[in-house]
Amino acid sequence: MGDDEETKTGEEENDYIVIKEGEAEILMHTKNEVFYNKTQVNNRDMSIAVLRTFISKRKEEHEALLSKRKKKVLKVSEDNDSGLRAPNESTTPNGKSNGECEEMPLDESKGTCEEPEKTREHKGQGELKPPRVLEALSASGLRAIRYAREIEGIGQVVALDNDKASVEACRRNIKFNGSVASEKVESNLADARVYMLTHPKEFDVIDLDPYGSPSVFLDSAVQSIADGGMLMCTATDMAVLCGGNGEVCYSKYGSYPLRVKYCHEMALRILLACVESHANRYKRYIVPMLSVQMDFYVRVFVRIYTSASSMKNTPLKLSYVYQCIGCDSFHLQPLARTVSKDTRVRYLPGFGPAVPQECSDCGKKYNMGGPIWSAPIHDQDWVTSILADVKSMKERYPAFNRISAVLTTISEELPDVPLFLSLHNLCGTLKCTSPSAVVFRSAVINAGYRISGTHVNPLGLKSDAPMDVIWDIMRCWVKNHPVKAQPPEQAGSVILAKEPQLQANFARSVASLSKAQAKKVARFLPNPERHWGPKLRAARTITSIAIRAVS
Ligand SMILES: C[S@@+](CC[C@H](N)C(=O)[O-])C[C@H]1O[C@@H](n2cnc3c(N)ncnc32)[C@H](O)[C@@H]1O
Ligand SMILES: [Zn+2]
Repeated sequence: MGDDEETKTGEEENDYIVIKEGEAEILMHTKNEVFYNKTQVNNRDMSIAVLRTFISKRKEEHEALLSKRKKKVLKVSEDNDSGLRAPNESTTPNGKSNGECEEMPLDESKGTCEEPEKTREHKGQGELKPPRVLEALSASGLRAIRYAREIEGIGQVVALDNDKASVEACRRNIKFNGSVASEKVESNLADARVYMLTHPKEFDVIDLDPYGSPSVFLDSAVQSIADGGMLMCTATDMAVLCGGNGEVCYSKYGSYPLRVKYCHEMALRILLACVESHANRYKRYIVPMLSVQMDFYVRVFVRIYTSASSMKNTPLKLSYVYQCIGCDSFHLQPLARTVSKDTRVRYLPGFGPAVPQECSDCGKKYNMGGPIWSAPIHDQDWVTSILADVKSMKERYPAFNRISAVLTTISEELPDVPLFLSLHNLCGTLKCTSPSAVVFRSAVINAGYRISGTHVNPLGLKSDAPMDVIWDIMRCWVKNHPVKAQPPEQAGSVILAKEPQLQANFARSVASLSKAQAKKVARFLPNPERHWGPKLRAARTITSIAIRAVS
């Protein structure tokens, strides 16, 4: 926790303390009228790291686009010179032939190709303006001020709050942080939803960091982001997203959660599916860059593009989840599939059901959850860049140890395997002793499948091995490590009553250690202090009941 410190101010020293995080210093009233949670330093540091990568990638994309355009112009003039262009041939303002629709990564593609729109960035001038950021729920302004002071190449940062005391505090803090903050950060008293709706496609980055669920802000946020822009969105209502109240989750996010070991990854995927569904209403779609579960919340970083044709792929990226109620088996069923004929692709409903009425491993029924986002949740190229950037300026991240550990684990996750198994749970079902993670990983690799950890759970294992292979490996393990007889109707007894089809090989495989483990790099760190969790809304009295509710 590096340089995080608190000191009293000179003038009104009985009323305020100064809180320092990164390069920002904020004045916090001793009555705590405005929301501030020290724990969120991880969240703010991770966001700064992602924003730095966003700025450099956006620049690279812009340069690539310019050189592509230059080549195109050269080609057109060559064609014109040689008289190749037909006299009636027409092009749309973005240079595409009529009817052709291309996804564009930058402001260039604002509006669908069906509805070309004027852009904030003047088309054709080749100038890339610094990204404009909206911190829609800003409280003290700490985050907005950190963005402005710490991120090179950032543009204007607009900080909103609908609470008067927060806006006053934010303005005070902007002044307190000197000229860069005063030039770059602007604070407005506004309802974020109204503001975003009335500023369509204006921001290159929108940060949503609400109390609890972001669901009410998503519809306006996806409309206020420029094409190729990024939405950074936190959800702290983990009890809802993890299945404590399935019906509440459905009403907020449009998906059913499941109360299982992988519920935190499922929470990330429910949030992504929800953002996508809001984006789709406006012919837009998301591309996840990084999705993290840290501390007591999930946070997703997604880019947003407009393309009616690409949007057709959305149902291919969503799946229902069938989770057996007796054992650890789960199966995914995509909402749709495609069939290719000649050069045409047809979109059809997914085949189903993906599972029989009763679990083929233990005979019990399934619960059905979702739909969840089942496509990749990170862009591994971005993850590598973010991690490299973080390591190159270690001293500028107060939460360096934590965020680099999370990013390292994410960089090793199997990108195409949604959800994960828990070795502890598999052994719990069979009532057997547990093989070590290395031994289990080796057996999966020796059977010809891939396996990795997950940043969400130190004991979680992602694998593309089908459930029957996983159970066969466990059956072989139990043959060498026998268990006491259990009642025959129990899931574990039903599973063990079957002979394995596969002879598991537990010989240690070279690839069984993750790179981080092999290099002894920390992947999961304990909380730095007690009560490292969510904070109540500002100015609320903390009672023992409230403490129980948040812990
Ligand atoms: C969790 S705090 C934000 C913390 C801040 N982003 C940080 O990093 O310290 C949520 C803030 O959202 C504000 N808020 C809630 N609903 C809002 C709305 N509809 N429009 C604008 N602000 C809102 C609250 O007043 C509160 O200050
Ligand atoms: Zn089962």
